[in-house]
Amino acid sequence: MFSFFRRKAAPPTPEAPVSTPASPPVIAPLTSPPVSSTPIAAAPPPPGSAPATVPTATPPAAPDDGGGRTSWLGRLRKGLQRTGASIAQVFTGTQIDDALYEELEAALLMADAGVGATQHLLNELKRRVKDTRCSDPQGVKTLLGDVLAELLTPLQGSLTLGRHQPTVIMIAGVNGAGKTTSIGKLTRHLANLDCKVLLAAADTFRAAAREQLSVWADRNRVEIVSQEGGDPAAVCFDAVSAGKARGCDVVIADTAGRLATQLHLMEELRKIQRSLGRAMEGAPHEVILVVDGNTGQNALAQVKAFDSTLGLTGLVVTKLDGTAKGGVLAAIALWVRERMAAGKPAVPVYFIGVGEKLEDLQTFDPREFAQALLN
Ligand SMILES: Nc1nc2c(ncn2[C@@H]2O[C@H](COP(=O)(O)OP(=O)(O)OP(=O)(O)O)[C@@H](O)[C@H]2O)c(=O)[nH]1
Repeated sequence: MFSFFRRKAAPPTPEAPVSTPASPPVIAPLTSPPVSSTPIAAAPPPPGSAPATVPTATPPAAPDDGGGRTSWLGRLRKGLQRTGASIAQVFTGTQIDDALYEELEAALLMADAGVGATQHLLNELKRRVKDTRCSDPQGVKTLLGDVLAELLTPLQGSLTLGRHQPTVIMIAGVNGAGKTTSIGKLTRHLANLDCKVLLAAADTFRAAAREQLSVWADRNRVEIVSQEGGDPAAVCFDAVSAGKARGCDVVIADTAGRLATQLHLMEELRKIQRSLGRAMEGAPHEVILVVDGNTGQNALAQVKAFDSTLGLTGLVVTKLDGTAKGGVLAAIALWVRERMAAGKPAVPVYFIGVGEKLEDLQTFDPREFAQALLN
């Protein structure tokens, strides 16, 4: 069993943790080791071992790993700095009054948090300010960091591999969200860890999309099932059948970008999903939506629409290094909270993208993100 998780204690070296027979091996955080480092052995889980648990509590901020972690966090901070600056401005006065809360409300709305999450944050913050008898605006900012991290906590979750052979992952999203790039980065890390990966190029119409995925497959020396023209569902069926026959650990299907309003293309996604299930019972085991963090509240609309069509199991939020305001994660977190309250499963953010380089795909940590957002 493999599980992507955030390192909680400073390891002595940047190398991947070595598993013991009593505990399942874990895939190293994506910051390290570097591409050329020795992969850990991907031993099978011991018989009868419990599945890896998804962390639910907010872990302490991860330690620096010798520069890599600091540098991507720096990129995240830089990407979110406009939001950080406008929120910081709210706390420069000396009074905690209605004007402060009104300014904060405006700053959160400007940051794409949306009305619901903004109200949730303000109500919770006011309650804490009262409970703690906080009298200093900087103290209120610290409390806001706590409240925000707590709101974001349901978005934390690990992508667990190894329960199925292969684990079948279906990737969806609108055009240009960063699907293929994220698959490429993920594939490299999996390949480095000796996982046998097979890619399915389910965008059968756009030659450039197939080529882009082929480049990633070549670079990572993993197999790819690709077909010009033809039916993407058939490509996916073949890929999973091949993945089973060849003993692959993971099959990742890269689907063509589409808008949720293109109903025939959404129906095509459903067909791909069914075809994966026909090739292997229970597949796809993960249905991951890749969303561009720059799309603001539209990202939440995408999450809802793709979820209602496919039933999402996780998210990747990309481009948080750019002009993203970041608050949309609060809006998505509120939506996840509400669905969990209704008895539905969480939809965690497995990874966030903070750049185009390999190490720029990172696991999501609510507290780190809250700190980066508030700078
Ligand atoms: N800055 C930045 N750029 C990214 C990130 N992720 C992806 N990109 C870039 O976004 C662009 C689109 O990425 P793709 O991976 O081609 O997106 P896609 O969703 O596969 O696109 P379609 O196949 O057209 O639907 C590329 O130029 C990527 O390099 C990120 O986290 N940060």
